[in-house]
Amino acid sequence: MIPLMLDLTGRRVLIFGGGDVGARKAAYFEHEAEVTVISRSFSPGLEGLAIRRQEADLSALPDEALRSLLQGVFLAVAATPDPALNDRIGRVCAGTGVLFNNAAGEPGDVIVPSVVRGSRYLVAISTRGKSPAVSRYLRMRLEAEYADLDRMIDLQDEIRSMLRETEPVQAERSRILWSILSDDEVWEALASDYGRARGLAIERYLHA
Ligand SMILES: C[C@@]1(CC(=O)O)c2cc3[nH]c(cc4nc(cc5[nH]c(cc(n2)[C@H]1CCC(=O)O)[C@@](C)(CC(=O)O)[C@@H]5CCC(=O)O)C(CC(=O)O)=C4CCC(=O)O)c(CCC(=O)O)c3CC(=O)O
Ligand SMILES: NC(=O)C1=CN([C@@H]2O[C@H](COP(=O)(O)OP(=O)(O)OC[C@H]3O[C@@H](n4cnc5c(N)ncnc54)[C@H](O)[C@@H]3O)[C@@H](O)[C@H]2O)C=CC1
Repeated sequence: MIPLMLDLTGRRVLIFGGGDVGARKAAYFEHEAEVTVISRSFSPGLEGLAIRRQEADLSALPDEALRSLLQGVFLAVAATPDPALNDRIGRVCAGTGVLFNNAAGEPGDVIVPSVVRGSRYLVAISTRGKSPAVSRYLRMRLEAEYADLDRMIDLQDEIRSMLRETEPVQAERSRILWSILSDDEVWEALASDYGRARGLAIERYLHA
C-alpha cells in the first residue's frame, strides 16, 4: 500500500452501516466530503454531523441496486457487522471502480489511518490493518511528544527565508536548519514563547 493525502472536497463518500464504527468514519470524512450514511439504524454518534442519511436494509438489495447507489461515489466504506455483506459491497465497488474501505471483512483498497494533525502538518499512521490499537497508541505518543510542531514549522519557515537572503551555500543553510531542529533549548522555548525561541535560534546559528 502507498500513502496519499487526498483532497476530498466535493467528492461523495458513501458509508454502509450507521453504527459506532460507521459514525467514526463519517466524522472522519465529513470535514471535506459529501457523506451519505445508508443503514437500517443510526448511532447517536451521527448526530450533529453534516451528513445525509438513507434508511435501507442492505441484505435485501441485489448487486444491481448497490451499483446504482454507488453511481458518482468516489469512496465507499462498509461498516456493517456482517463481513459477507461488507465483502459483497467491496466486490461491487471493485467492479465499478469505486475506492473501497472495509471496516470488517476482506481488506479493501483503502485503509483509514490514525491522523496526527496540526495547522501546518499531517501525519497518517497505519499498521496495514494488523493493529489499529498500535496506530492509535503511536498517534497519542506523537501528539504528546510534538505538541509544539506547528511552531517549529513556523520557525523553520522564517529562518529558511532569512537564510535564502544571507547564506549562499545550500549545504550550510541545511546544516543550520538541522542544528535548530536538534536544539532542545529551542524546543523548550517554543513551548511557551515563540519570540524567545526565534531569538535563541538567530543568536546561536545565524550570528555565529
Ligand atoms: C483495517 C482497518 C480498516 C479501516 O477501518 O480502515 C481497521 C479494522 C479493524 N479495527 C478493529 C478494531 C478497532 N479499531 C480501533 C480504532 C481505529 N481503527 C482504525 C483503523 C482501522 N481499523 C484500519 C487499520 C488501521 C491500521 O492499519 O492500523 C483507526 C486507526 C481509524 C478509524 O477508524 O478512525 C482507529 C484509531 C483512530 C485513533 O484513535 O487514532 C479500535 C479502538 C482502539 O484501539 O481503542 C478497535 C478495538 C481494538 C482492536 O481490536 O484493535 C476491528 C475489529 C476487530 C474485532 O472485531 O475484534 C477491525 C476489523 C478487523 O481487524 O478485521
Ligand atoms: N474498522 C474499524 O475501525 C473497526 C471495525 N469494527 C468492526 O466493524 C463492524 C461494525 O461495528 P459497529 O459499528 O460497532 O457495529 P454496530 O452493531 O454498532 O453497528 C452496525 C450498523 O450496521 C447497520 N446494519 C447492520 N446490518 C445491516 C443491513 N443488513 N442493512 C443495513 N444496515 C445494517 C446497523 O443498523 C447498525 O447501524 C463490526 O464488525 C466490528 O467488529 C470494530 C471496531 C473498529
